[in-house]
Amino acid sequence: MTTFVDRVELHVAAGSGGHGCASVHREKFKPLGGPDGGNGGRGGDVTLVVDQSVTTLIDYHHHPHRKATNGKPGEGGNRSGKDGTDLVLLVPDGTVVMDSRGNVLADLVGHGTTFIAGQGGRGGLGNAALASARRKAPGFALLGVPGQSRDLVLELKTVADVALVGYPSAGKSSLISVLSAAKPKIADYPFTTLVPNLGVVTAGSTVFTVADVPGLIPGASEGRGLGLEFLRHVERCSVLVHVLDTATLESDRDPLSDLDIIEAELRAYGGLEDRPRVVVLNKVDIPDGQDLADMVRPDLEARGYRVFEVSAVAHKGLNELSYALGGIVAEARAAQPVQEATRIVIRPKAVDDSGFTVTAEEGLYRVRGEKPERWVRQTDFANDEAVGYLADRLARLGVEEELVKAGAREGDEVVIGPEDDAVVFDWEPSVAAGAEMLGRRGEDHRFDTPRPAAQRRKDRDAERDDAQEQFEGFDPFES
Ligand SMILES: Nc1nc2c(ncn2[C@@H]2O[C@H](COP(=O)(O)OP(=O)(O)OP(=O)(O)O)[C@@H](O)[C@H]2O)c(=O)[nH]1
Ligand SMILES: [Mg+2]
Repeated sequence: MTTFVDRVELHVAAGSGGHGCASVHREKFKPLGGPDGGNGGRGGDVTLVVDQSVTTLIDYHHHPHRKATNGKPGEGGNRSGKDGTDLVLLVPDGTVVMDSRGNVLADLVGHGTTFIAGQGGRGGLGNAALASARRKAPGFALLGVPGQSRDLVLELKTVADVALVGYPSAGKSSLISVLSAAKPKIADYPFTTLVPNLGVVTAGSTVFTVADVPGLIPGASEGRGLGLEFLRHVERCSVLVHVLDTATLESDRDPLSDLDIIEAELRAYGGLEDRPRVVVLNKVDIPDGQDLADMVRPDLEARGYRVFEVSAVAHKGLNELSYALGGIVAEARAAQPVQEATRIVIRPKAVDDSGFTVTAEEGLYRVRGEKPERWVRQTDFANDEAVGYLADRLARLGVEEELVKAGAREGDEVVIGPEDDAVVFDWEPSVAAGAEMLGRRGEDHRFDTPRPAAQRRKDRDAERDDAQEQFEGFDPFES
């Protein structure tokens, strides 16, 4: 069976950052070389990019798992690891990106519009970059951060000016094929069209697109036939064209009741009330069809519709129809603000990464925040020095202070991260409360003269650590 592919689940995994390298420079007769471990490379992003030559999401239906490559680890001799390669996934114009709960993340309209679906992880700093006056030869490096993984749903809403709606076999695809250069599949059985066809029509100076969507039947809005699967496609159109079959062989159908049923389905779907409508009576090349068209025309006009009698097969009435549609489209465009949507890059909302929170929960203290959580992921817990560095960073950010304020005591359980992905510590405060007030042994503060050199060294260290954090926080995508 053919699957109607305008909605696919897509699982993206951005590349992870490469680990930083901890290495010490070695040279003959120079036993005490400095740290020379390079930084890990950045993981590749997964991006969705609108490309006009792509018309369906079918590729993603067949291959729903997409992964960008990881950054390479840093190496000795100050060699940085190579960045992972970004994975670019081409999607059709009008693709809507949602999370797995159905929340819309982005609406991709216009050739070149880009959405960062998964952000690659940062590479870890090598021990060369971590060296400071205080840590002359760090025996550790930072780990690369895992790439972002996300489950997405992509949905295609055809971006067309005109939508043809109607019963199966009314001749919608036939009409597109004669109005434009499109060559859709046409056959005399219902539901020939399973994915919308798109045609480009030129009427004088107006160029517009026409989409035909799979045939509608009673109950479509509740999911009968292809149901909602296709109604999505007409949401953006500025004109709806009812294609009515004047020559159907089904005895219980006629153009007026067909129209009522389709209108009822559109109403049940909702959101299309304000769209102008036009009626096309098709198949008037058949004598009975022409008679029926003559009969129903006054009724339709009395309801306020502009009515066009056409034959897709005999190419009758097509010029009038395309010029009339072109006129309505031009009017609708003039009434709308210009859509400037090309080459926009949509990023996931920037998180406020400066803050953190400490909350006392039952039997534990939980720390949440972009930085503390990332720092934990960057830490090699098998390495005491790395753990010490983490403790320093947390203290500098003020996490320890907040823990003290929240009532934490040495030995209490401290949890960093969300419930399902956290690291648990028995807390050992690195700075005993008040310790910084004490002078060196044997000194009395009351006789203190400031020790400028020591202070300068301390300031320089703090500056250097800030610079490292900034370097590490460097986001190549930020402008
Ligand atoms: N005689 C005649 N036959 C037509 C005309 N237009 C379409 N047909 C025939 O009607 C049948 C259905 O045409 P399609 O264009 O596939 O109809 P559709 O509305 O796209 O149908 P679905 O895709 O199933 O919803 C085909 O056998 C066409 O040849 C017409 O103007 N005159
Ligand atoms: Mg069709």
